[in-house]
Amino acid sequence: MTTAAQPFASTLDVLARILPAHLLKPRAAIVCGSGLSTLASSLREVVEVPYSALEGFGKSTVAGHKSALAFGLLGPGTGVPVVAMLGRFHAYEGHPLATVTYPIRLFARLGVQNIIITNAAGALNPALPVGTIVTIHDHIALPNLTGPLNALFGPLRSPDHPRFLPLSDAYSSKLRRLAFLAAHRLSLPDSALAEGTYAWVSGPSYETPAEGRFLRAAGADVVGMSTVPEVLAAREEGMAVLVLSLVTNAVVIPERYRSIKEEVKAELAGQTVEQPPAAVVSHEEVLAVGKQKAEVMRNLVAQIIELLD
Ligand SMILES: O=P(O)(O)O[C@@H]1C[C@H](O)[C@@H](CO)O1
Ligand code: HPA
Repeated sequence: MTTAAQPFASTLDVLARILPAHLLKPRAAIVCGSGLSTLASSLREVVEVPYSALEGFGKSTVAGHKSALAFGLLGPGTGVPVVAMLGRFHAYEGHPLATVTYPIRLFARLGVQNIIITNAAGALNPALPVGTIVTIHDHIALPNLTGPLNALFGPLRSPDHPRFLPLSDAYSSKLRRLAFLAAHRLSLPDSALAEGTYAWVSGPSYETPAEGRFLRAAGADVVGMSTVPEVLAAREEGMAVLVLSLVTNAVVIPERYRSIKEEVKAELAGQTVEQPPAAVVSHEEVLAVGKQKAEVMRNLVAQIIELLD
């Protein structure tokens, strides 16, 4: 559950002592999803701050996530100061939601107004092949609808924070426009960047085929285990949010279950039955696609930040 007392003053103090003044006021923040921590490799004058030096931060325990913030400059000329979270916290790792969202709330206190949150996700929509980047325009968060996994549970944070946060405009249309303009500037093919709805599941188990079918029927295009708590915190703090999901695998939703009953009957009748092996998703596959697509994601994020006014 989210608690009101968090050590922002102490964390800000540490950062103020470590960072040069021109990096201390980032214009944008980037959250790197699974396998996407190289998104920050185009930063210049980088200062990496390990999470272990920052009170309020946890430790990323998932492969493909580093435990550090990277502050630096992005883009031509003097560059735009940005901060990147090289690894995120997931609720399924055992982190309280207050820890999952702490860095986001810290970014707001550093003056960040625009946040680009990336993630790896499974495609529920068959029109989204592996490798597609999806600009998220809405979400379905089953854990939010029923209770204590809503990142905004807890006492009102301050009189300036909304008690009842509207989410009809959670995903900034201005930033989504910039994403498509950036893709155009980079001459990406039309199919490289799509639009869709993200379903948040708590994880860490992947979906069963029936759960995949359920989420698809509910209107989701991709499914993942992160991002939504960060979006809620960012919106509560008044930031504009862009979410880019990289499709790393297809969630297999068979039209029809393979019938073991029919198979046994056929075998007993002396027929041989050949069944294709079932596709099984793995985190290694997720990381491999992240690695393959890291450069295009990095260029896209950099171009979007360049387009910010
Ligand atoms: O942190 P993200 O959402 O990018 O990571 C995804 C969701 C799970 O943490 C993991 C599953 O492979 O990848
Ligand atoms: N399901 C949930 N989370 C994911 C997936 C998936 O198929 N792929 C990457 N993150």
